[in-house]
Amino acid sequence: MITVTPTGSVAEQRDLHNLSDAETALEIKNLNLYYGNKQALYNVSMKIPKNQVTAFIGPSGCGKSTLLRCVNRMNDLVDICNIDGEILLNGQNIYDRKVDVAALRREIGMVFQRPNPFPKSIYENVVYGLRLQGIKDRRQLDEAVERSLRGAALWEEVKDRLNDNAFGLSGGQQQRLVIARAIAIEPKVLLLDEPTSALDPISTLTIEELINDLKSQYTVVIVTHNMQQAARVSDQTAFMYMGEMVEYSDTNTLFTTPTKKKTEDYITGRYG
Ligand SMILES: Nc1ncnc2c1ncn2[C@@H]1O[C@H](COP(=O)(O)OP(=O)(O)OP(=O)(O)O)[C@@H](O)[C@H]1O
Repeated sequence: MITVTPTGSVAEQRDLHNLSDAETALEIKNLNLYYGNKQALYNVSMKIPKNQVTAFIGPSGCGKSTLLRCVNRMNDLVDICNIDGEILLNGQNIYDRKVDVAALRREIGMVFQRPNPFPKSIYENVVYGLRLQGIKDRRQLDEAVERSLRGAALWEEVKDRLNDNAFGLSGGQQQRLVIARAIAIEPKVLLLDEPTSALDPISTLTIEELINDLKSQYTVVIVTHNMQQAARVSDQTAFMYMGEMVEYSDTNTLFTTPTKKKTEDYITGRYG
């Protein structure tokens, strides 16, 4: 079906839309989203490959964060938000009535723009989700703490002060702690919403290296307003404009030979 969008273009089949089920972590199908009367996403369809980093880029207000928040149903918390379309995880629509949203969020973890550790020790931050699952065995928790902090490239810096309050860490360390907290419960997908925008350049570099390491175990989806960051960390990039997914292709192609004028205008800095 052809849907008229604000920018007048029509979704087209791309190779990334033809991934096999085995290669696909998530499939977004004909997703429309409304905040009250205002439509914020227009007929978005895409397949997000497993164990790769996919970036959403585009000018402020184009719907990047809205789309990301659809993937773990964070928009359910917004009363005026209505969605039609599907998002398939392992072939199952996450918007199906019988889906347990808490269980879904264990499979799809999320990290936000500002580091948001809990006012607890480093250790308790990491095991938070495991304790919610009722895990009490100390050895199991200790192992999860080490595994997760190593996975988030933070272990060496904090292994001797696991009982210190998380607020004593730097902003960049706090963000890696939040990533450790997210991976402690072994999700399949990690959603990162502008994870470095509150961080200094050195911490940003550390997180970018970490993102590259994380994809061996997780499917990573990142929203960034920073095109250089998208070019550095992602395998494929989706360019959004006014709620529409204008172009989605492997990152190198999108930045070097975009097929749409709007993408080209954006990546060459003509707007946004
Ligand atoms: N909770 C909400 N209620 C009403 N409108 C919203 C809400 N959240 C987002 N919007 C609107 O939806 C549109 C898309 O917003 P969104 O935050 O997804 O964009 P974005 O591309 O992530 O922008 P930015 O880069 O500035 O964060 C905007 O017009 C925004 O004003």
